[in-house]
Amino acid sequence: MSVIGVVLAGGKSSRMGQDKALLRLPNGKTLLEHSIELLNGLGLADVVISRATRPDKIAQDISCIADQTFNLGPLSGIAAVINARPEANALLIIPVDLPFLTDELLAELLERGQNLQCASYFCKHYLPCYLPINNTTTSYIAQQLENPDARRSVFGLLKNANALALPVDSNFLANANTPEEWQRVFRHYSSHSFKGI
Ligand SMILES: Nc1nc2c(ncn2[C@@H]2O[C@H](COP(=O)(O)OP(=O)(O)OP(=O)(O)O)[C@@H](O)[C@H]2O)c(=O)[nH]1
Repeated sequence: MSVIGVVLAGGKSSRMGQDKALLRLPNGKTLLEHSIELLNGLGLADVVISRATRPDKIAQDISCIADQTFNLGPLSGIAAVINARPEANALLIIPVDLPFLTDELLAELLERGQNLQCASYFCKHYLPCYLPINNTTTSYIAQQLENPDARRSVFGLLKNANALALPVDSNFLANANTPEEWQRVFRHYSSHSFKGI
């Protein structure tokens, strides 16, 4: 079975005022590097970045897959990855802005999805998630991207795929959308108050 890890990093970061993917944690790694490392540790068939441009200084040798439709949110990035990787059976998708996400949580998600069961930690953005690639998911995404009135939410995608909702301590999925939230995350990260660091 071919499962591909995806870091969603194609958003506008308008609330942050600068590219979230390139924010640097106290350990010196950018959020993007941190996310890639987590996925690389899982032994997946491949790991890709969902984003228009590859950051100059990224250390890892990794493919960047650009959205084919613009300003339509994460579903657009997911659609582009599915198109670019026709051999994939499923995607393990994480957003770039989860500094406290752990490899244990991702490994559990992967395990729960192994029978091609859609699964997610139902918390805030409904990501990370394990998304099987089948008619149910691809037709839902296509229909959402084509319909100008559609909400195009990750929640809608997961609900349509009858996703398993896995329990989680929401501290591990704390994210940062604004400079103030980033300061808070940075302070927590520095004080080593979470297992994920
Ligand atoms: N590929 C891709 N990823 C996206 C897109 N929009 C959001 N994302 C990613 O989805 C995750 C959640 O995005 P948000 O934080 O809600 O949106 P954002 O655009 O990054 O930030 P805001 O502009 O402040 O809303 C982040 O990892 C984003 O990088 C998109 O249009 N394409």
